[in-house]
Amino acid sequence: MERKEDRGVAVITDTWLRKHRLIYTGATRHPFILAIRGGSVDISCFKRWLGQDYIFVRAFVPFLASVLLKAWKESDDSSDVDVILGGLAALNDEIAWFKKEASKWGVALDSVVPQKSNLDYCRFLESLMSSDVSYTEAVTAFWVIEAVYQESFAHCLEDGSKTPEELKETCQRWGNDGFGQYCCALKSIANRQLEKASDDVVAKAEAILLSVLEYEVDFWNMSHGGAV
Ligand SMILES: Cc1ncc(CO)c(N)n1
Repeated sequence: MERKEDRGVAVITDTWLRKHRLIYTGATRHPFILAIRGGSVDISCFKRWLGQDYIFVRAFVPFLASVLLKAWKESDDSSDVDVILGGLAALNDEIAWFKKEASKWGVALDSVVPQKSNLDYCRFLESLMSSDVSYTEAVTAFWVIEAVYQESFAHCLEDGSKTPEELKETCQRWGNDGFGQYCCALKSIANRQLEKASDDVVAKAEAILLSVLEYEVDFWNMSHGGAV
């Protein structure tokens, strides 16, 4: 298929990423990720992130289910449902993986207390589950949420990275090529929806993208401990 870029037509999501490059880089090249990549990460930070992310991922399940429902109702392309269903299936594996990884590091998932940034982010996800939020807005959020992790962890696996051996599996989880292709599929869905959306919906989706990036930065910040 001919790509929009090849015809010199601007793709909305690419325009946004250029426009908001600073905050995007803040989310995908956070000091926590750079510390993993550089091999200097403090394992207690990693464990803190692991416990908090498990809580987030559990809240991500109903969010994804709401996106699936919206795709089924609002999308003209039935393959969207297949892509999102694949994401839900992967989340099922991911939850099992968190339990295994947590036991490996001695993190008791049941007693992890969600920190404020996590609760705020989960509440934001919940607000996006409302039926007042269009499929276009919800799928834009979904794409950005996944893309930040994909870009962050793929960076830890690039040539020249010094990621500790025991953290490579975590980085592979989101940094592998299959996950990269899945993010590309989500991005094209978002673009296709945005192309035909009203200016009002496009503006709301851009605001959602910015909010997601801010929540992601705050989420990585929790790994330092400090602010609760
Ligand atoms: C905070 C956060 N953002 C994105 C993802 C990707 O699924 C995740 N697991 N956690």
